[in-house]
Amino acid sequence: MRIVDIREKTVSIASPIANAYIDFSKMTCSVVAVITDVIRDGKPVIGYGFNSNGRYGQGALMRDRFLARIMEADPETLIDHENNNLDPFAIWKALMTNEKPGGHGERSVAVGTIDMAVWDAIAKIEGKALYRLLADRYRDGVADDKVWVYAAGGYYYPGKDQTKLKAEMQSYLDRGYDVVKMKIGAVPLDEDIRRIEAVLEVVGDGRRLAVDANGRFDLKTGIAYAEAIKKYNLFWYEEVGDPLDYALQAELANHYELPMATGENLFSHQDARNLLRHGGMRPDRDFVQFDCALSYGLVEYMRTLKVMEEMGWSSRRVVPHGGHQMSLNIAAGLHLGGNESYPDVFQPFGGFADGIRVENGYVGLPDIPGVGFEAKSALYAVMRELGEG
Ligand SMILES: O=C([O-])CC(=O)C(=O)O
Ligand SMILES: [Mg+2]
Repeated sequence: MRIVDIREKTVSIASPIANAYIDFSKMTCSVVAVITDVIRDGKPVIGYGFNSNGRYGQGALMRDRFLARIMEADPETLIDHENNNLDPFAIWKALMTNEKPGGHGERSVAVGTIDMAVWDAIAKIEGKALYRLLADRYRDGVADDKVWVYAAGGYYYPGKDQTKLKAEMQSYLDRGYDVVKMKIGAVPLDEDIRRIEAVLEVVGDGRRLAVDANGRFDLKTGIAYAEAIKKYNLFWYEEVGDPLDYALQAELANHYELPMATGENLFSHQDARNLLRHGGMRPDRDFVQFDCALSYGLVEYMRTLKVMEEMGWSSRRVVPHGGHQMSLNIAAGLHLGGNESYPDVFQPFGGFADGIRVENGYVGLPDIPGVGFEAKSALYAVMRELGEG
């Protein structure tokens, strides 16, 4: 059993949307295919991955060093003999050969994308949905059969007035979501307050609305927003300041008792641990949003979950960023609190299996081997062209 080829390509996920920090007019994404010599249903097993959104495609790093490390490794050292499968931990170790610690920049995205494709292949070789494999191996066989999801959107874009913002949010409720999320921080506070109040007219209750500042604010602005939004009792107040400014996050907690969320731009278990050590985050109410695709993949994610457990955090406080099927599998298989969803943006990468509806804020997973990409036809068309083309 061996990996015979790994292919990657960069695809566009550009759109005119903007958050408080970036616009997505030139956003790209890497797609990876890990081709094995294992035959299932008469065809070689191919695992697929992609790098979530918000960080650009990582083809250069993959071509420069990561792919060669797997292809040059002795295939025997990459096998999990106990399960007669590929060994994701050994593959991860091979990927990270001669990489210094710290500085978790773009390489964590390159590794996370390859790792996703490796797990997809492993689950296909085992003939199980990935979430079932994870539950069987790591949670005594107990998987969640549905996952809580919230609809993320509410971006800024040219010509988007409050009527359009409200219509967007109403359409999420119509599609079965219970909680929605909108962007804040790209316009002055009073204008954002009018946007928030417009959305509240649609969702009815602050507990059904989260807001995301995408790391835009300094402490003073973060506190000013905190004071202004308190009265709405929002679902959460997300990524207020720079992702690595743990002191800012900790000070904010002194001004905002309601739930906060952050962590989508922390890319390692060491950074996650620093957030929990120094960021003033409260395990009884706050949420963390680490995204496996951006942060060295599921092998590293398990280390992050272990760090959380050691620090008294339930895995149910994790609601990953990214709105992708890999995190959905991790959520169901390893008992996270939920997953983000982008019903409209970042297509075809955002969203879940075709034909599985969101009901009362929960979504199910397809029972097919792997991550489930084959059950999302627009996405699978892109992947298949790379893997089989
Ligand atoms: O706008 C983005 O970069 C995405 C984001 O923060 C989120 O989904 O929470
Ligand atoms: Mg965010």
